[in-house]
Amino acid sequence: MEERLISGAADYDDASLEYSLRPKQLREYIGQQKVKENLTVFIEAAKMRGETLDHVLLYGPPGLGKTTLAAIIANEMGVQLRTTAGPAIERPGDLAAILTALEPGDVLFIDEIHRLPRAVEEVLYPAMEDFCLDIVIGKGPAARSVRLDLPPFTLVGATTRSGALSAPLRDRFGVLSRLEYYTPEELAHIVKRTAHIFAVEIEDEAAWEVARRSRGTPRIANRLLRRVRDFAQVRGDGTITFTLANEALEQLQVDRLGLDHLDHKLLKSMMEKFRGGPVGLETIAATIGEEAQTIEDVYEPYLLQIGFLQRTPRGRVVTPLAYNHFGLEVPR
Ligand SMILES: Nc1ncnc2c1ncn2[C@@H]1O[C@H](COP(=O)(O)OP(=O)(O)OP(=O)(O)O)[C@@H](O)[C@H]1O
Repeated sequence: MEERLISGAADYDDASLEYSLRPKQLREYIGQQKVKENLTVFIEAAKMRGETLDHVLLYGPPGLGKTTLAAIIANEMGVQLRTTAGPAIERPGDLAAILTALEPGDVLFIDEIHRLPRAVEEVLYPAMEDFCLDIVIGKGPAARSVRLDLPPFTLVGATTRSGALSAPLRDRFGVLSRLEYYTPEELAHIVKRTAHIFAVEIEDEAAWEVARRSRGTPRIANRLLRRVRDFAQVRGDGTITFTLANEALEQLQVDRLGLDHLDHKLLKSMMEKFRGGPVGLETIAATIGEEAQTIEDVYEPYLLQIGFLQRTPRGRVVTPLAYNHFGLEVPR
């Protein structure tokens, strides 16, 4: 898949910078009001009872702040955060090693939890429910099962595809929180906060312009801000003005709604070759030379969110809104 400036997935630069940009407390965490309000109550209540927080499942598109929230939960509970990811835990023994090394109350964050192998998932059930592990030792007729007690812990699972999670696993989470795309106002706030951490001046209108083109995603907002900052340094005096931000974003080929050349390619080929649809996913995939799964997971969510695409039983349809965006007539 082609590298995209407006991809929600983390690239190398994001990963190395994100740690310093992460808010540490819930009140510093911008947006996601509902999720924040609920978590505030649950954390407070668990602390009052002197118990661990119930297991939390965070789901939503990449780059919306799931890892950040997991770290905030640990911080607010005053415990340590242990981080791992579904694909990194290959065997039940790997999970057992992680679980037995936890301190009482710790938060274990499993990113991409929908990618845990089945056999590992089964070890997780009793661990989540009763804080114990059932381990089989020995082989053949001598084999027996031993129950091992674990310290109480909070599992925070993150997934971009809640539908891909098995029902028994999903049912074991007490708190299910869906993260939504951020509004431009919230993103402008995040952009200004990040600019402050970078110690660069940014005009309000410039922050707003970056926000508008960030596809509702803080990770993209922070990434665009870094590129715009480069332009401001080289072409201006370092201050990010509205004019400079606009020029930089045009140069980077991210349009006023945060669409890049690949979104344009997808929409235009649907408009030009199929009169806007309905077109089946597989056909679109073949036309633009991309995998159907990538279109579904990466391209579509934002295009659906802004109302440029619709899913119908007969396939995908481009909406009049998208035609307007490209200054084209809607076919009869
Ligand atoms: N609510 C927020 N307020 C301020 N900054 C945020 C917020 N949410 C996310 N960010 C910033 O956006 C970046 C991406 O966040 P994070 O790594 O938590 O995303 P994620 O949802 O875990 O992504 P992925 O699922 O791809 O791992 C981080 O640099 C973080 O500082």
